[in-house]
This record gives sequence, structure tokens and C-alpha cells, in this order.
Amino acid sequence: MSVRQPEVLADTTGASHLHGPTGGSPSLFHREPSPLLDSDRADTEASNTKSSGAVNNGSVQKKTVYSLGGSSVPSIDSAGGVSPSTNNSDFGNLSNLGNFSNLANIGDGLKSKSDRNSSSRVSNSSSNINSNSNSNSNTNSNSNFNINSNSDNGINKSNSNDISNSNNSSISNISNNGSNTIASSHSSQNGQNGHTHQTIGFSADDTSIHNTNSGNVNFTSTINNRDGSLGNNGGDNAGDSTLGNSQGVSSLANNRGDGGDSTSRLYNSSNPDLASDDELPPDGSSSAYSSSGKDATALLYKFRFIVLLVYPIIIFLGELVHISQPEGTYFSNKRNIFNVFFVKRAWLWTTLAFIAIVVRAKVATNSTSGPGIKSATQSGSILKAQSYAGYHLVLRYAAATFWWVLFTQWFFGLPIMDRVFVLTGGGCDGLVEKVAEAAMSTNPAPGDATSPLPPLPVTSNSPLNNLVSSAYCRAHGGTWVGGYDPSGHTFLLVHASLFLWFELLPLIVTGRATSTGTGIGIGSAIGTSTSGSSSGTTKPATTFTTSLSVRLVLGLLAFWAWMVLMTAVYFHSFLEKLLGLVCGYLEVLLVYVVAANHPQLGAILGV
Ligand SMILES: CCCCC/C=C\C/C=C\C/C=C\C/C=C\CCCC(=O)SCCNC(=O)CCNC(=O)[C@H](O)C(C)(C)COP(=O)(O)O
Ligand SMILES: Nc1ncnc2c1ncn2[C@@H]1O[C@H](COP(=O)(O)O)[C@@H](OP(=O)(O)O)[C@H]1O
Repeated sequence: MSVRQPEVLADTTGASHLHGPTGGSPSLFHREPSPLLDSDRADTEASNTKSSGAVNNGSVQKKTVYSLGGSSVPSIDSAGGVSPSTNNSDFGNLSNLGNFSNLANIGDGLKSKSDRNSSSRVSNSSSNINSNSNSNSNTNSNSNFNINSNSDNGINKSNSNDISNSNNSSISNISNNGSNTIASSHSSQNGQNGHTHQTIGFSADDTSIHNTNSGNVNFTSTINNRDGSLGNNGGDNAGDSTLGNSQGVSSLANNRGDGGDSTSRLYNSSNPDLASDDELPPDGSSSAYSSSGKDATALLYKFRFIVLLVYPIIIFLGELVHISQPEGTYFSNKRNIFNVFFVKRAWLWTTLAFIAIVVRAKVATNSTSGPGIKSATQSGSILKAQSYAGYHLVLRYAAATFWWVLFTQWFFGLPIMDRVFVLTGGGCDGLVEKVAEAAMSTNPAPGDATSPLPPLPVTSNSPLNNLVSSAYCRAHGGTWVGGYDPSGHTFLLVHASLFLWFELLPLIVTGRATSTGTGIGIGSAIGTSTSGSSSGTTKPATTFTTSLSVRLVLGLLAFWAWMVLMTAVYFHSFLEKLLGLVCGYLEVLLVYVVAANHPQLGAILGV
């Protein structure tokens, strides 16, 4: 294809022309008079190597249409020059030095090269629009558009579109009614930070935006929403942004500043008011708030606060009873079935409960029967921040398990609780005698009470008493005496309970939020209410929260609380229980509060 230059920009005579390839030689031009253009003799000039059948139905304005390709322009219906025009086949590559407006194109290929403002209104089924104008306003309807813009653009489109934007330009004010993909690449030059700023309004779902800024800026944004806007302002960032709205007018501004990687996810199920995350640390994962998100977040905070208060209150109340030296009951018996079968295996039950929560929530997510995990990640900053992705769940479970192991089972030898005991002067009483008895038994019968004890975890030069664990000591007839013996029961039950609560609460809160539409309905969570201004997405009667497995977990949590009370009433000194309590809080606070406010840690743990 020849290189062409537009030869005539405007024809004040009113004649219409079709221009051929550059070169200036008239012999290269095949002027094929368009009935429309020629008959009209208005203000448009057009040239085309093989134009045919161009029809002008109306006045032709001061426009010049150049065909830069070899394709034909078989038909142009113009009610006003090129505006409006209908091309039933293929415009080829049209170069417009003025404005395209009201073009109806069934073919493909528009090119706007105006140095001044250009306004295009295009309806077609398949078009490529390449715009170099400083300021374009393009309104497109129909489907399958590719818009390559080298300029600032205002684009209004309907239906499915692909837009790619490059060369230090920005796309703004985009309205879409269909499924769209917008790819915007922004090159930053000379180490300067680039800025891509977008405001996008959608009235339909499934729109994604990809901003790729070479140089110092790199954004990837995805939007699935109705009536939303997303603004990315670049700094030295590389990040991902996801905004999901099902309804409402929403805006998200994020990823500002001079930080490193950042990830932003905002999900909003239904509400009209999303504020930006202006308070973000520059290199942080972003928070964004929605009104329902704020409600849900406030509710979550409230529940968390209550949960965090419950266990100290139980310990204090139990201690009040404890100091009155109550009569013994079934629960004061260490061998009671609840202690032996449940508390002594508490981490096993906790693990099963955790798996039940996750599995039930995933089921709810995959079905339409309840809010589940998806909603838990769609209602606001905290909820979106707590990821229920598999690896995040495993990591958080592993962290909780690790802390349980360190405190009660093993910490490079004795577990922490036993080390505290030993360090404060405690030890195992009576075990030495047992060992001696065992040693004196030369030929013990299997199962004999005096049969040799298993090898002690003893190092040779240390006093025996200080080197066996409390569990070993008690299991072999010794008595764990002296010192300061942190309550393992208090620790384990509180730690397990807080872990389960902090995994469960976002799901419960979201269940309430989603099923009432306002984010704060209580009934749906416990299955007693089906009313409220529902968003129409869930049915309270079948929510995750009301499922049998979640009820069982809530029952287990109530039982754990009861057993904490029994420990407080019948066992240990107050300080020992207090230490168990404090250590039971440590891991959960570290993960769900401290790490959650730390960008990197939060991203790793999904909080
Ligand atoms: C569909 C997607 C699913 C996603 C699931 C996500 C995450 C799950 C991740 C992993 C779980 C998978 C497998 C887990 C594997 C094994 C589970 C192990 C469970 C156990 O912990 S079994 C051991 C149980 N033992 C206890 O609980 C002992 C508790 N007792 C004590 O700690 C002490 O006795 C004490 C502290 C209560 C008191 O000590 P003393 O004072 O009496 O000495
Ligand atoms: N709620 C409870 N019910 C029954 N026994 C309890 C209990 N809380 C603590 N104990 C018992 O008190 C002892 C110290 O518990 P801990 O240090 O874990 O808090 C343990 O005894 P044993 O180790 O002899 O079973 C434990 O079983």
C-alpha cells in the first residue's frame, strides 16, 4: 500500500473529492465520483483509490475524507457532510482532519488525525478507531470496537468493546454499556512518573481495565460493575486493582505515592457510595470503603471487640467463684469426659471446625444459596482484606497451629509453658523416685506399673526435675509443682476460640450484610429473618451462617467458653490463668490485627 498524504483539507468550493495515495501525482489518483458527494457538492472532500458508490444523502459539511488504504468506500450516506454518514461496507482507513461525527459504519477502520479537537460519533459493527487528536470525544454504539488512542479521549460506548490506549495518553470519561476491555499503556519518560487517570462509568458488568505504564508506573485494574468509576493515579507503583460493583455509582482512587507493589481490591455488592483510599500508605495494599462495606466493617469490628472482651470476662468471673472455694462438681474432675475427650484434643476439634467453616463457605460461594466466601470478600475493606483463598487459609491455620505447638508441645525442647514453669522454679516432683523404682525392677512384666519408663528427655548434666515436660511428668506419676504454671487449658481454649471466631466473623457479618441489603441486618445470620431491602442475591434461609456445620462450630465455641469458665473456677492461680489468657491472644492479634495492617505480611496471610 502506498504512503499517502492528504492533499486537500477543505474545499471551499463545496466539491467532494476522494484522494488517492500520496505522491502528488494526479495519475496515481483515481477519482471516482461519489454520487452522493458529487451530487451534493457540499463541503466535504474525500479521496480514495477505489471509492465507489459513495452516497451523500444530505448536506456535506466542511470535512475531508481521505482513504489511506486501498479499500473502497462503496457507500456513504451523509446528512451533513461526513456527519452523519453511513458506510455499508468498509471505510478502509479514513483519515479525518476535522471531526468525525455521526458515522454509521458497518465496515472497519477510522483514523482521526486532527490536530484540533475532534468529535466522533460512530455507530458500527466493527471498527478500528485510531485517534491522534489532542482531544477527542467519541461516541460509539454497537459492538466490536477497537480504539487505539494516542490522545486524551472522551469515549462513550455501548456494547462490547476493546480499547487500547498508548503513547503517553490517557482515557477518561468512558461510559460503557457492555462487556469491555480497556488496555491503557502509559510510557513514562526520562524517569518521570507517568500518570494515568481514568474516570469510567459503566452500566453493565464485566468490564476490565488494564493500565500498563512502562517506566515507573504499572497498574493492572479490573472492574466488574455497574455505574462505577476507577481512578488510578500513578507514582512509583506497580499494582493490581480490582473493583467490583454489582450496582450503584462507585468510585475508587488508589495506588498513589512512591511505594512499591500494591494490590487493591474493592468489592461492593450494592451501594452507591464508595470513597477512595486516600489514607493509604503509598506502598500499601489499598483499602476502599463502601457504605455497606463501612457498615459491615463496623459490624465486624463490633463483633471482634465483643469476642475479645468475652474471655477476660469469663476468667474474671470464674476467678470470683474460684476464690470462694466452690464445691467440687463433675467439671472439677480432671477425668471428666469433656476434658478428656474434647479439651485434651482441642486442636483436633478446632481443626475439624475450621475445615467445616471453610468447606461450608466454599459451598455457599459456589452455589447461589448464600453469601459464602465471595460475599465475604465483597463488602468492604476488612472483608475484602481477609482472603479465603486456599493458600491463605492454610497459612493462617499453619500459623495458629505453630503457635499452639510452640506454647504447649515443643519449643526447641520443652514447650514455652513448661519453660516458664521451670524458669520460675517449678519442676516435676516424685518422678525421680519413679525412675529409681523402675530401675530397680530387674525383670518387669509387660504392663507392670513398675515397668521401665520411656527414656526421659533429659540431658546429663542438668537436674532431672527441670527437664521433663509437664505432660511427661504427669503422665508418669510425677507432680508438677512449684514455679509458675501457665494454664495450658486457658491458653489452648482461648487461642482456638479466637482463631475460629476471626475466621468465622467475616463470613457471618457478610451473611448479614448481603441478605438484608443494608449490611446490618441481624436476622439473616441466625436464620430468623427474611425481610429487609434485600439486594436480591441471597436467601437468608439457606445462608452459610445457618447451616448445620456452622451451627456446630458455634456450639463448639460455646462449649470452649464453658470449659474456660470451668478452668477458671476450679483450676490454677489467677496469674497462671492470666498468662494462659494473654498468650492465647497473642497469635490472633499478631495475624488479624498487626499483620493485617502491614502491607507485605497482610498480603502473605490474606488479611
Ligand atoms: C476445601 C478447602 C479446605 C481448606 C482447608 C484449609 C485449611 C486447613 C489446613 C490444614 C488442615 C488439614 C489437615 C490438618 C492435619 C492434621 C490435623 C492435626 C490436628 C491435631 O492437631 S491432632 C492433635 C490434637 N491434639 C491436641 O489437640 C492436644 C491438645 N492438648 C494440649 O495442647 C495440652 O494437653 C493442653 C494444653 C490442653 C494441656 O496440657 P496439660 O496442662 O494437661 O499438660
Ligand atoms: N476445665 C477443666 N476441666 C477439667 N480439668 C481441667 C480443666 N482445666 C484444667 N484442668 C486440669 O488441670 C490441670 C492443669 O491444666 P492446664 O495446665 O492445662 O490448665 C490438668 O490436669 P492433668 O494434666 O492432670 O490432666 C488439666 O486436665
